[in-house]
Amino acid sequence: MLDVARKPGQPEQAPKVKDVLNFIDGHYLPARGGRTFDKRTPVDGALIAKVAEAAEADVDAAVKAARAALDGPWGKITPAERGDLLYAVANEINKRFDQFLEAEVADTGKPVSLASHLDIPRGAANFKVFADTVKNVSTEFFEMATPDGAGAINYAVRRPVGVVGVICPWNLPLLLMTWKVAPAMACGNTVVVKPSEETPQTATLLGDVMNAVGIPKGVYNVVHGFGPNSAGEFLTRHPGVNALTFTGETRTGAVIMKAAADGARPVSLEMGGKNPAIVFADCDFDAAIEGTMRSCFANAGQVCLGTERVYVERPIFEKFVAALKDKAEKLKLGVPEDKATTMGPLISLEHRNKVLSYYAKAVAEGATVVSGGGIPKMPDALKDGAWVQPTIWTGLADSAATVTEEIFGPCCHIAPFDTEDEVVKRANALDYGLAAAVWTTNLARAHRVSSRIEAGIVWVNSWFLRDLRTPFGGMKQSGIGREGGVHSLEFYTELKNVCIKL
Ligand SMILES: NC(=O)c1ccc[n+]([C@@H]2O[C@H](COP(=O)([O-])OP(=O)(O)OC[C@H]3O[C@@H](n4cnc5c(N)ncnc54)[C@H](O)[C@@H]3O)[C@@H](O)[C@H]2O)c1
Ligand SMILES: N/C(=C\C=C\C=O)C(=O)O
Repeated sequence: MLDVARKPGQPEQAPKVKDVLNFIDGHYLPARGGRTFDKRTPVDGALIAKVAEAAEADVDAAVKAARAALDGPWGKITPAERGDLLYAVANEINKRFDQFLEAEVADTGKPVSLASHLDIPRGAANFKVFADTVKNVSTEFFEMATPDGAGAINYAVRRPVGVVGVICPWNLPLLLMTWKVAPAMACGNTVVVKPSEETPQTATLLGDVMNAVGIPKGVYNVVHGFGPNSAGEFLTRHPGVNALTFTGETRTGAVIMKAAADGARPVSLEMGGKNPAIVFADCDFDAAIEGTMRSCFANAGQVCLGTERVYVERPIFEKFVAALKDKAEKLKLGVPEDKATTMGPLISLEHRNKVLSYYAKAVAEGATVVSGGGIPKMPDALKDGAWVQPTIWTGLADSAATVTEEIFGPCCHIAPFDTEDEVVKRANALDYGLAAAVWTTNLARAHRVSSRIEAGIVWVNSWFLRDLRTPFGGMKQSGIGREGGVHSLEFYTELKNVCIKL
């Protein structure tokens, strides 16, 4: 297990500063020109890594290695053989569980209890679900009549799109990177991954796993850096990239879509959200509170599917606000290794400044601060960490920036509503449409409201319950495309029809 020598709140010996390298054609390499950037832990601001910032020539080498791998053994094996290799990747991640756990926690500061139950297990599970998908999926076949009476047959085959650029965010680093890499590889593609500059370690570790299980060199590549005028932009503009899959902010997605337009490359975009939770008076109250606590505050609110707008039917509004306040004030902010910790820091001081700017904006817009709203008192050893208080507001108009703009922190605004039509209209009022949670014990209402909500994913009496075979993605400004199960094949393969004259 992890070294838990550090007692909660006690200063840790200065961590060993790691060199995090690019992974190109099966080798760990420094950046050409030797550029690096610092990675600091958000727990206390200590420097934990010097990361190789890929030069444009490094990205070019990675794309060329990925292209070459397509023409090698990787391009000749069957889907079933690829599936077996991806299962081996999943098993090797599980064998190295603590190493991935330590790296993910170091980069993000998230509680060990969270990363060990979500991030790392899903990193392995993503490879298994898509290995199973490609092993079991069928295509289509049509017999047709022809004028000469001999007839013809048609069958469809799936072929890889080629080299896929994968650009990932920092909130669930291994989970969200493998959510794209696994289907891309399962479909026979090769990948060049650009992890977030905030969370470089687990994507880098995965390179060693690929080598260990025998994935051919060049199939999986990792280049580190930032967005504009760095590895992110170099990758999206590289003519050797056949498709781009992106997870991140909506405005970044739009920039990447523009870059992909050169050369008419397809994009899959998983973007921002401002997700509603709708709580009816007939709900299972304790379940609604527990579920809304998770959807608002899990991962310090840094989950795209998370709730930042809560609508509660008026008869239980006051009771709900009081209960959520009580639970939120029981969250334990602390070091990741402490089993008692239930909320970690935000990813960085920069992101904390963004979240705190909304905490201030909420007050300026006239919000009632039910709980939180600032920086918590932390032990001296942690004072340089990116800590914020879990925060609850009421009293704002639906038009307030706090209620319409994505904050991506541990905060939510709670508003009362009176009718189903009213709350559906309010929930659908934004340009986002990623996820929603509906809490009711009325079966007809559950189906009726879920059908009317404009979101790619609606949970009823649950949140973040994930069957990986289901379609996943956002509507409106929250995404383009659906991934998950067979839906991923639509993006990661070219479907070809072969017509044979008999
Ligand atoms: N819909 C989903 O499934 C989903 C999942 C997780 C996070 N998100 C969203 O991601 C955001 C938080 O993540 P973030 O802050 O890392 O997002 P971000 O858009 O700032 O960065 C995401 C990635 O894009 C890269 N990037 C930035 N500018 C680029 C450019 N011009 N060209 C190429 N690459 C570029 C970044 O380096 C990073 O790797 C939130 O908006 C959240 O809602 C969405
Ligand atoms: N894409 C997924 C989760 C996204 C979480 C956003 O922060 C998933 O569960 O597959």
